[in-house]
Amino acid sequence: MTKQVVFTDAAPAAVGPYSQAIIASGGKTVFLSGQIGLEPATGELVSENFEGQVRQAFANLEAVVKEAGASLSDIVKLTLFLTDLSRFASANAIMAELIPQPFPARSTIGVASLPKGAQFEVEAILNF
Ligand SMILES: CC(=[NH2+])C(=O)[O-]
Repeated sequence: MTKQVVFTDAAPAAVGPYSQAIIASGGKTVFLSGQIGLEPATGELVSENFEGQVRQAFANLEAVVKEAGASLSDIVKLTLFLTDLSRFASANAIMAELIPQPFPARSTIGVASLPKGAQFEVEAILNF
């Protein structure tokens, strides 16, 4: 599949590690459910700590991505859900560390609450 970054000065530059748009063509498209920071072995949140939950949620996402036969570089769209948008910079830093460039398209949404009392959820669309 091909993954082409779309960028225009006529729209705002990204305020985090994402692209304005990605053109994905060919191959398979996979829609992943949201992941929160649950430990697979216990089904409980890994930590009360925001950063710990973000890292576990991305680890869970990567496990499903790999099971689908893909890699994190095949993500074309991410959606982040945060119960506290004051943690936006922290989520950006962890995502920039974990997700390879070119960054996928992304939306980030502040929400009142998430399942299991989680502080962070991430969902993805793959094309590979
Ligand atoms: C602004 C936006 N699209 C994001 O994900 O941070």
